[in-house]
Amino acid sequence: MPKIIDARVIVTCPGRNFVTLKIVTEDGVHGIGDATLNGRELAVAAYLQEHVIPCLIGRDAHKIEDIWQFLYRGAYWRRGPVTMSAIAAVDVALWDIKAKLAGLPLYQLLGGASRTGVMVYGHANGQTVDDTVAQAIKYRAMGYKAIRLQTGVPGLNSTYGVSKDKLFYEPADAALPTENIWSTSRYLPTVPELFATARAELGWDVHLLHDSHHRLTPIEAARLGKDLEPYRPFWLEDVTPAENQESFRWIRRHTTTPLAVGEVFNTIWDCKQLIEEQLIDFIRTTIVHGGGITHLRRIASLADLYNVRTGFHGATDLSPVCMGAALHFDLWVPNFGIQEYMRHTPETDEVFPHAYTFSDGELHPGEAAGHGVEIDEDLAAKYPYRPAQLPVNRLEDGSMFNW
Ligand SMILES: O=C(O)C(=O)C[C@H](O)[C@H](O)CO
Ligand SMILES: [Mg+2]
Repeated sequence: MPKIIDARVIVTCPGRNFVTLKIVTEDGVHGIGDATLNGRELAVAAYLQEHVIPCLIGRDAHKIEDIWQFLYRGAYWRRGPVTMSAIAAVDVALWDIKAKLAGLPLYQLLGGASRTGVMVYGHANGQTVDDTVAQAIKYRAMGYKAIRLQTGVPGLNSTYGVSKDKLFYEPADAALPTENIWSTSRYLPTVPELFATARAELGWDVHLLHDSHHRLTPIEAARLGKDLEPYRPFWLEDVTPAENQESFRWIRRHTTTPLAVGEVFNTIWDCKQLIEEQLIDFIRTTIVHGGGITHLRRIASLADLYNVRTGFHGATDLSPVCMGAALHFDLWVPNFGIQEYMRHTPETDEVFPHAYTFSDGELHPGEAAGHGVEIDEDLAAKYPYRPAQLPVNRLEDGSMFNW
């Protein structure tokens, strides 16, 4: 058996923080998994270091399911982003090892390729509607078939999804949370205007997406969904905080705009009601925050029964290791929808050399054995951890709100 003899946590900050788990077997094969939880990185690092790694040493790296169950059931305190990100890191590292030992790209172990490439969406954003649409035109020229549109809201100091740089957006910008101001009444009219202008300029041969980032009430979400219907969005994401999943019954009754939810979910239990009641169209929970490939397979299979497709989260805080694993999953999963793709900085790409490639609006995981992503530990050591937290929102009267 490929016995696990070493496991270590690598924390690095090549432009942003990443937590990576490396597992090494007796015969010298290693695998890596992403354990990054944006703004709470060291909690997962400590969970792995103190509580998980000691349980791994001496185990058979081939027993992925048994180790998953051991860590999930064995913690007694189930679920939650810290626990599930730690389990995901172990799971992905073990799948990486298994595929390397088999000499196959990981997607072959999952069942083989179901498609030739993975359609991704890029991120066009700007302070104004015209800036955003100008960016979208550039994305189209780069070959993207799907583009998320986010625009600044007049009167607000900062808006979710609007970056200083255009290819990536990094909200965890300070050691203590930056305070932003939010106003739903200022925001709501901007999105239909954005989509109307985008359709007029870009035409209909491109998918357009938008993220409301958990900020609306169900009835506001229903209104936005209806207002966007004439522009046929691919999806409207995270319209309300999804803790109360019954909210989506209200939204569904009012609009045919497709809905995507789940980037902050961690287990199948978070997804269950939304999927079984067919309240959403796309499930966004991805590998690192959803317990790894082993658990995501269960979520995707449940979703398939109800015509819900995958649409994995892929912002920059999901490391290239998560992206690599997600792309193998995407290439295989029968009910694939789309994959989010926000480019990492060149520093990050250097620390994490990877086999995946972009061409013509699609990513492909590559044919390297394993998931095809490595970590250059010497280079990683040159970028020490920097405290960085996500922002918070207040309403204009000072009340705390959702970010
Ligand atoms: O990419 C998205 O859809 C997001 O909502 C990005 C999140 O704000 C980000 O990953 C938080 O860490
Ligand atoms: Mg989102």
